Amino acid sequence: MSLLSLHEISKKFPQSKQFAVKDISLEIGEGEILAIVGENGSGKTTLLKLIAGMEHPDSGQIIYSGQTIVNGKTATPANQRGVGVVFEDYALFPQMNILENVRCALHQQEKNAKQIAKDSLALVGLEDSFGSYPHQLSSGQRQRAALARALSSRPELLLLDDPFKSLDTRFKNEISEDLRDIVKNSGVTTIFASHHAKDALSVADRIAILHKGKLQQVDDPVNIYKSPANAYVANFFGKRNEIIATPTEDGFYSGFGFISDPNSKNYTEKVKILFRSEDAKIKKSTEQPLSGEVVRTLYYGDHQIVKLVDDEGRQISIKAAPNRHFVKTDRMFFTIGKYEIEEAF
Ligand SMILES: Nc1ncnc2c1ncn2[C@@H]1O[C@H](COP(=O)(O)OP(=O)(O)OP(=O)(O)O)[C@@H](O)[C@H]1O
Repeated sequence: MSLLSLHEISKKFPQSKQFAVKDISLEIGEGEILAIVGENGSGKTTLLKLIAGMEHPDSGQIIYSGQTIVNGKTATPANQRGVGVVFEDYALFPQMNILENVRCALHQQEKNAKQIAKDSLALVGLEDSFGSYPHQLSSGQRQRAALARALSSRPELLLLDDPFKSLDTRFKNEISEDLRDIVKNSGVTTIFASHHAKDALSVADRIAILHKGKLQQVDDPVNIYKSPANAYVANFFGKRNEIIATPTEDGFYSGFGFISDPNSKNYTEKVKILFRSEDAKIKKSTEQPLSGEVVRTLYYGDHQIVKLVDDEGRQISIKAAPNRHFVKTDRMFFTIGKYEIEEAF
């Protein structure tokens, strides 16, 4: 069942010419983790603020827990929505230790407030740091403390704005795994915004891609990655290789060789063959129709990227196992497993 439904939500700030978000319709199920992903300025924070009640839309409806909380310009105040929010700066009080920080988020009359605060901190793995002050914690720990504070009041819905933003890569990987466990263990429906596409893939149940305030695709991580709805979504997860090719009766001719494909009949003009580096496979046999000259290899520990050029110097990248040795100027043979065809011009 949907906990939250957005219907054609639009918002334009008075000083701005463009809509920050435009015609957004979304459903979020109970217990679900939804990632809102997009570049800087794509409208992620605005969307979270509209859900939280910190901004008001120009038009559209929001239904939350069966109640219409926004209907055009009529809206339930933020403090009556029961939504927990963690925005980028974490907003922990510097003069309070983290137990006090979490406790003060609870209602004064709340029985067992101290125990609830301790349990929330234990949930995020900070049971040994009750007495620490925010400045004594790493940014990842501060982020967890802010998460504990938001979870302590047991919101039905938790909104996290870019929870990975100020974390270095090593820590980010750790936190993104933890974040999924923490919110799933708490059972709280969660929406988080991120401009890191790959973090969203491992944390979210579903991903909503925003571009210039408009939703491009909402789907589970596998479908978003494997079946992107458009070129913007596809390139958001890493730029794809692009081979320009000429259609014939039974395939496409390119600078890297012939790609046999009966779909070529549907094209009359040059096309782009688009594929990810991991969708090409290196082959030993010289009978493979596709090949290029090795110009560079980049080593990443668990894999390498081999850069190949055709006779005219156009470059593509192919993912390879980390233990293989490639020699510059060698000819490398490959096949492409999965690709998309687009008209080139
Ligand atoms: N208070 C405001 N007044 C005017 N324009 C605003 C305001 N807040 C956001 N905007 C504009 O709305 C658009 C969306 O901004 P928003 O902060 O929602 O994007 P974002 O995806 O969260 O970006 P980032 O990743 O940089 O945080 C931007 O063009 C931004 O300049």
